[in-house]
Amino acid sequence: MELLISLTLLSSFLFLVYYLVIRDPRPKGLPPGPYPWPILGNLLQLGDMPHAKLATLARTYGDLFTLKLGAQTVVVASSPAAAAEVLKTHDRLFSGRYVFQTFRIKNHVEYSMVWSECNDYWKMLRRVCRTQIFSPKMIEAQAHLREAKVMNMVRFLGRKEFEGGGAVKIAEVIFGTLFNIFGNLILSKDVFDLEDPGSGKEEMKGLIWRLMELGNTTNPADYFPVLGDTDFLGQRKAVADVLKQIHDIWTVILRERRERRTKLMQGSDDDEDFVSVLLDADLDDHQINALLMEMFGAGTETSASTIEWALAELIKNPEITSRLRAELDDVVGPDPIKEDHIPRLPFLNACVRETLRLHPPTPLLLPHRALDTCQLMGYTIPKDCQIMVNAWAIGRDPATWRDPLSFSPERFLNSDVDYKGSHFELIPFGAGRRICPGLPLANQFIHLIVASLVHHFDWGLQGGAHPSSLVMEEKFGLTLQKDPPLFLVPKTRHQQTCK
Ligand code: HEM
Repeated sequence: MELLISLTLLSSFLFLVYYLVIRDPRPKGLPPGPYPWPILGNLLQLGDMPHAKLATLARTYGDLFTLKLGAQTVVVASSPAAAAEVLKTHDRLFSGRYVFQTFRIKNHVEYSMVWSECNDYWKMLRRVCRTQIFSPKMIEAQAHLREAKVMNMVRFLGRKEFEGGGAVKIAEVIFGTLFNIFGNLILSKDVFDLEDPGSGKEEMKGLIWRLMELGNTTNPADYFPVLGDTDFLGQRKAVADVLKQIHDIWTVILRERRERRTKLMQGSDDDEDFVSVLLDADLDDHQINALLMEMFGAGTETSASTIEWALAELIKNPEITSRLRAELDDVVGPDPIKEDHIPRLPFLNACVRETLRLHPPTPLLLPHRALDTCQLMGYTIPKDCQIMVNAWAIGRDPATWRDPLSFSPERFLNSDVDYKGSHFELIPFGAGRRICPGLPLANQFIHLIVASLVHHFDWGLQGGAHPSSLVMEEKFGLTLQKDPPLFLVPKTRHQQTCK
């Protein structure tokens, strides 16, 4: 009897060793990749900068490789050719989304453009964005709103200097400015007070910020789906609470707008903002809420990070800043910059392209998902496999870019390579059907803010430190969590304009 028990225990132990340690848990036919540990897979290999670690792994395993993140199988594309296969050749098949567990909230995914599948509802939202909200006509019509908010920022910074206010926390100024740009584009009002960040106006900003923080926090259930429904760390509930608070604020605003329209008796108002367009498009409150909230969420953090990186690179490279200023002085003179100057500022555009090449704010884009089992570059990708495209690695690939780590905007001066989705060596906004819909808008205000910050101010580091000592920390591709934050000292160049 004892022998039988011992034999049973031994064979169970050997089976477990085989199952957890020896057996290769990856489905057959997938691209190669590092060997996964039992249970955790390759999770411990990723660290704080997964895109950088994945770039290193691509050097060993190639343009297309497989990882096991807990129970998740993930395929990573790391070259322009592999990205084109995923986002162009097989665009439809890889257009599914892997929805992070934290966001699997009832009535959220269904209304979300970011998280829903490319279904009829998603197509309708994309059409509204393309033909109305981000149409060339709307972008042009709202230019004066963006210019006015950027001038508020310039004057605020000018006053800081005249008042001897010293260093400013630049991320906060940029973020607040973007928030007010969005507030005015969306609902014709400021939602942040640069002079007084503690005033009541910052409620929406605080909620969106909190939402982004929660979204950037790892949820173990993404790797171990068995934990999925338990929400044992309360992350899903925390997001649901914030979403509800945002929803309540919008609901009041929308009710007021509908009432005003009824009073005007013409079913419309004369506002030129997104709310007006969406009410005209007959979207209901829930749909409008979800779309506006996603615009704030998807548009502010990404754009703020890009602007902050551009400024940091320019501070570190004074000769490039001088060249940019010469262009601005030549084309704009001492006046405020307008959006219609942008097409005449090729070096500014080269600086923006170079910033997005080195610092794409969503370095792995958003996670795609295979809708069906399919062939990709000779490998078999199983249905529901998660696909990541490493835009960060692609932007720094020495096979594509000469001296890839140096900030050299000149490389773009005689090049037609841009980030609009047809050059797969530069895809900070993605490409194909899920390309960022906000690109035309982001393009405008990123150019406008970077140009204004450089045109109107000389920047120094806090404590008079030498620019070469500036080290920007990066986490998940963003500067947002940077610690300590970047404090800069503005020095006005055109006194008249900054008053
Ligand atoms: C520097 C600025 C920005 C960058 C680099 C950026 C980048 C991206 C990327 C990489 C994606 C995912 C593409 C994919 O799934 O392959 C995305 C999606 C999205 N972005 Fe942006 N974005 C920026 C600004 C904006 C702005 C200003 C808005 C709106 C006002 C916006 C709204 C969205 C939305 C709604 C999606 C989801 C689209 C979908 O899944 O169909 N983004 N963005």
